Amino acid sequence: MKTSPRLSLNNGVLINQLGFGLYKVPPADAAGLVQAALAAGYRHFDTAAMYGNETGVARGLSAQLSSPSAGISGGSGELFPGISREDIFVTTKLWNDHHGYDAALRAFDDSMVNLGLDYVDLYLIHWPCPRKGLFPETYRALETLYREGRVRAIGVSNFQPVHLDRLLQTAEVVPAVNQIELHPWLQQEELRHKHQELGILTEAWSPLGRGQVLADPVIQACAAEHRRTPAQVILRWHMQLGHVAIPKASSEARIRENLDVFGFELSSRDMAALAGLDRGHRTGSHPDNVN
Ligand SMILES: NC(=O)C1=CN([C@@H]2O[C@H](COP(=O)(O)OP(=O)(O)OC[C@H]3O[C@@H](n4cnc5c(N)ncnc54)[C@H](OP(=O)(O)O)[C@@H]3O)[C@@H](O)[C@H]2O)C=CC1
Ligand SMILES: O=C(O)C(=O)[C@@H](O)[C@H](O)C(=O)CO
Repeated sequence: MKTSPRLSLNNGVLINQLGFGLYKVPPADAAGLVQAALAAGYRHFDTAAMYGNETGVARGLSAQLSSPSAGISGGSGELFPGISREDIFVTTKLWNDHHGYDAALRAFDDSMVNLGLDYVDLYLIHWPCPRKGLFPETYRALETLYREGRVRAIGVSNFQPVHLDRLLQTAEVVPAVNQIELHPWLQQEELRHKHQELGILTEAWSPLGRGQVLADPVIQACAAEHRRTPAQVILRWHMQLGHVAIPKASSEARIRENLDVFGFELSSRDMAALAGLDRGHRTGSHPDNVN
């Protein structure tokens, strides 16, 4: 079975470099897709309170992990023997209307109930919501959860350099991750450099540009040359740049295809060609406009 290599976060916790994204997965479909992804070899799942599917994710995981010590309740037995809670990496995120210290702690409790977990592997502030001006305080709540051992790592999402600078004026724990929109059409060079300087791992959301980048002629040509699919070329590019990536897919075939990116390599000429595709194209919102 194919699995993803793991990268080390700045606190030593390991994260599977390629995970499965669950935005826009209807709650009723989440359990089945999580199980299909587990069967394909995924061990890292990215959800959020806003996605409304944490309980579906829990159902998918609990079908696998049934023992009480696994910290997931309600399971019916191991579908894939040998996978334990420790092998699985679950990320969830605090939504925008729960900024503030107390609200953040309550939001986390709600996510834990939904997920049926004893601990979450990574908890992120979903958006900085700069006009609210509360993210430093919200992050303090994440630091509390981290110190209490309820999360193995904490981080942020959609933070711009200016938000990271502000956060680090008061933060005691450097975020492990900044999850940002990142794909060949939006390469976020300044932010990636900043992450490197600060020891923050870059995690790519919409790593396929929500599917839009698959049609790019340079990607298509590269895929033909390697006898791979456009999705595999883009995901391989992320892997070679050291990003974590969390593609979403709705069929078993695509779920398998997206994980099958560890058996070929893009040349330095391929990497240079893909580096030339940046056009600052966002498929989602700009972080300054989300509040
Ligand atoms: N922190 C944040 O603010 C955000 C986080 N995210 C996270 O990132 C994850 C991924 O981002 P997402 O926006 O879903 O976009 P992706 O870049 O992962 O693209 C998903 C789209 O690509 C299609 N697709 C997937 N694999 C293939 C393939 N092999 N061949 C052809 N088409 C394919 C999917 O189709 P189909 O589903 O029909 O198979 C879907 O339409 C989310 O699920 C979420 O977990 C996303 C947005 C914002
Ligand atoms: O998927 C997420 O995690 C999001 O926050 C986004 O999709 C977000 O809602 C967005 O990009 C809207 O344009």
